[in-house]
Amino acid sequence: MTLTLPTPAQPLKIGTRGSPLALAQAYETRSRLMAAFDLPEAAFEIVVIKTTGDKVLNRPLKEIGGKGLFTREIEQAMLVGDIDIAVHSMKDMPVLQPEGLTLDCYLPREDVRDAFVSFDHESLAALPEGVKIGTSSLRRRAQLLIARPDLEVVEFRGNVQKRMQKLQDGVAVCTFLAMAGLNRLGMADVAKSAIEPDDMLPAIAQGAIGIERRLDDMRMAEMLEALHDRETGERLAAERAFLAALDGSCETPIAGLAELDGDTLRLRGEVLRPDGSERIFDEATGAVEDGAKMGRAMAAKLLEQAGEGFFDWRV
Ligand SMILES: NCc1[nH]cc(CCC(=O)O)c1CC(=O)O
Repeated sequence: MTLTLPTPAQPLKIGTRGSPLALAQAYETRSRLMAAFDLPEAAFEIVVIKTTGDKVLNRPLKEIGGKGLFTREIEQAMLVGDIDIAVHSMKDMPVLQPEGLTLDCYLPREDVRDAFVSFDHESLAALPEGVKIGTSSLRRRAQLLIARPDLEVVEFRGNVQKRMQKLQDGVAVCTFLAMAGLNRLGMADVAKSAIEPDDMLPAIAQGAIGIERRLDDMRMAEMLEALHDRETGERLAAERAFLAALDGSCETPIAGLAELDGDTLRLRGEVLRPDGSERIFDEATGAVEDGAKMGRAMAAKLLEQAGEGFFDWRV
């Protein structure tokens, strides 16, 4: 079969949210496709789609709830053929795709660490007692409170500029962002330091971009195959199997990270209570091809250790 490549007259339509980070990720995808198939920029069209998560700005995300808050409208557009592919932060992706869609293409993963962002302090370890920290992430909140029960957490949403303004206004003394996002926005300099996974285990799939397509779109399957990063795929297979087996959603503080050393995969995972009163952690190593199995096994072990009641706060 010969591949019919997109042209300026029949461009490949890339669906994305309109945030600066989402656009940066869509541009990166476009650049990689241009390079892989020797195509001009005009052979692509970036289609910006507003999602529920973008529209509801005045409430904490965990209250709006529901899976696919940042993806539903984009997936709908793909199913009806308005776009050909969708570019996503894998961190925000539910583990299951809607019928008719598939996600099997990952770009090379960025820095997985969280960034410590502050005007006044150099690092998490250097934070004085009892200060206010800003985050809307249940995971970061729980992890911080486990290590530092003295800290006070205030709700922090919005883009990087808005968060920096809040820090300037003294709403909190520091906040946390994914290094990956800052790097992709060319804003790594707002990070005072990067937090090692030992101190703050990242969210599942943090730093990874995935490209979704229609399952029966063989042209896109072939084009995306050229972009897929195998190592990222192997790491996410383990992390997402762990998440799936925990039935995780954005209401559940779950963290996990798979790393590769040759053909050996090291998986770390944890579940926490949002108030930071309990943390259950596990670590395993195994063959890379067993990643998904390791993820499921670790989830089962953590669920057993957690016991009844641990997840009761789930809404
Ligand atoms: N939940 C929002 C979100 N989704 C992906 C990223 C960052 C980029 C990434 O992890 O790939 C962010 C912002 C943040 O956590 O700072």
